Amino acid sequence: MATKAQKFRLALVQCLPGSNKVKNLQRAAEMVREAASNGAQVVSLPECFNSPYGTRYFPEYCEPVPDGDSTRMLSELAKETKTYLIGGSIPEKYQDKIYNTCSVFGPDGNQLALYRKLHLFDIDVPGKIKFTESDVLSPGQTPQTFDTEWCKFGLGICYDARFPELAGLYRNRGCKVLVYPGAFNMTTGPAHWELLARARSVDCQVYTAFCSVARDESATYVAWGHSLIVSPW
Ligand SMILES: O=C(O)CCC(=O)C(=O)O
Repeated sequence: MATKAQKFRLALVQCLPGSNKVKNLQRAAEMVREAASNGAQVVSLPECFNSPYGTRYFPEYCEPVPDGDSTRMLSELAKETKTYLIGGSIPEKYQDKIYNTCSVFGPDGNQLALYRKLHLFDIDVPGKIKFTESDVLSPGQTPQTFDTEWCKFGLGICYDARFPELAGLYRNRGCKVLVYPGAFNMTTGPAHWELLARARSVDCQVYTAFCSVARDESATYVAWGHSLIVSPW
């Protein structure tokens, strides 16, 4: 940031969600507490931090927001740790649809934003990876920002990072930091993960944070990991 008064510490929690939702929430909470005790004032969790990543899991793990266990935990945790907590994403049940949803809480525990992934991850790289989020998920409709005492933040989820138009819209709205909870894979991760974060930063002259889940070689979807924060330079 340009002046000292604007400096703050952002932590990315690269946790490893498994099949036990209660354990996933406990582990995420422990890591957020650890980040806060190391001075983080803004903390992000990764995409699908409460469930394994995959279309077969979304209907089982989805919850209402903000009235489900995962979102309640986020609100209480933000208040306890006095952080801005970017709740990665969870599969959200809303009416008869499921969304990939990020909710953000302020240090007082109040909800500041609810963002539903705009661009669903539908991909077919022959012989490598086929994934169709739209089989199960519905796309969101609205970009979302939130304000802190330091600057405005813009939100995207994973595949959204491939769309410079969304980042440019946030830049035009005055965002200085873009946060993308994510879970790239072993095919597109090495090819594009770092490239996209650096591209969005240089395009828009913003800080870009990509927060991934950790890699589990035995999972049905093996994540790339490599959470990173990139400066405008
Ligand atoms: O864009 C990619 O290569 C990966 C995207 C992804 O995993 C997601 O949107 O969840």
